[in-house]
Amino acid sequence: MTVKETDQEVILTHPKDANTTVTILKYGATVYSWKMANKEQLWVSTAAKLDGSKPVRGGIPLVFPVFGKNATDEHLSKLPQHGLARNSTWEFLGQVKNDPPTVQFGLGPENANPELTKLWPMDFSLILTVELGIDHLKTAIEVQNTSNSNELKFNWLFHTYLRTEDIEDTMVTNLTGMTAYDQLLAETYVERHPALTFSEEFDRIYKKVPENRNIQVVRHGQPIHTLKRENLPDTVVWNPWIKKSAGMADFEPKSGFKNMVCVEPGHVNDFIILPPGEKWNASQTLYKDDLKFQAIM
Ligand SMILES: O=P(O)(O)OC[C@H]1O[C@H](O)[C@H](O)[C@@H](O)[C@@H]1O
Repeated sequence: MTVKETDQEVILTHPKDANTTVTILKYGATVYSWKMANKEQLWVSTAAKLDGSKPVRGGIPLVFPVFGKNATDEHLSKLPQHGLARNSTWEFLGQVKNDPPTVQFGLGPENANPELTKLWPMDFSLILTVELGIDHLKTAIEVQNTSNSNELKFNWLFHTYLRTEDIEDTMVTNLTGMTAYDQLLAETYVERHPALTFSEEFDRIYKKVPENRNIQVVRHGQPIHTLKRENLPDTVVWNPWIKKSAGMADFEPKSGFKNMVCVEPGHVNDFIILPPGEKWNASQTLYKDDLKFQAIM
């Protein structure tokens, strides 16, 4: 069996390697484990709530329809930080392909968190597709505006927590030359560093990153993760470091910031405005590649 469903989760196993698996919690349709040849690729807090009481701290939480906390939009401003997709239980729609094993999850106003759809009463339909390759994990999203008359205004983001052995000797590359909004300094500038390194809290939105830039997480000269994006122009890079992780009750162990970096492809710099009836698609693929240094143009 390549796909196993329980009450809480769905587990995919690759037919060519029983140690290559992905586990998706129905709550948030959150990928919270991805193993390649038995090696975990994602970071998840040991205090993460997997019981639906709180979004999962780790894995790949889904951010929709708003990134961060909105202050101005009549409806979006009522939603909590990062919206409602990560705090709703999605419907498992089943397996759509055998090899590579591929499954889908759905969310709409009928099954989304009712406390939150009250605050954001929009017509929408989301389909998340998760594909487990022998050497990759692809997550793809389709958003449909199911209203006959109103536009749908939203952000999308895959809040991907990537695992690393030691953040202090980890670099994130191929964002050189991009415009960055530093959320800690509230300043915008052009990123001049040939690679991002980490020695304190880090929280930046890189805007309009061309699709041919494949962001890499590099350790000891070896790329440990490579990220391909479709229709996701912005990328958030985040590490909470010591003080911020100390303040998060569900972030454990407290030294866990050393073993993770969030590289989060999304459309967050502005909103997508989807006309009635229309669909919008995007995806992220995590895979392994050789070191490809895409220097400043
Ligand atoms: O604690 P959460 O709501 O999951 O947010 C975690 C983080 O998400 C993103 O990376 C934002 O850029 C950060 O500012 C935020 O702290």
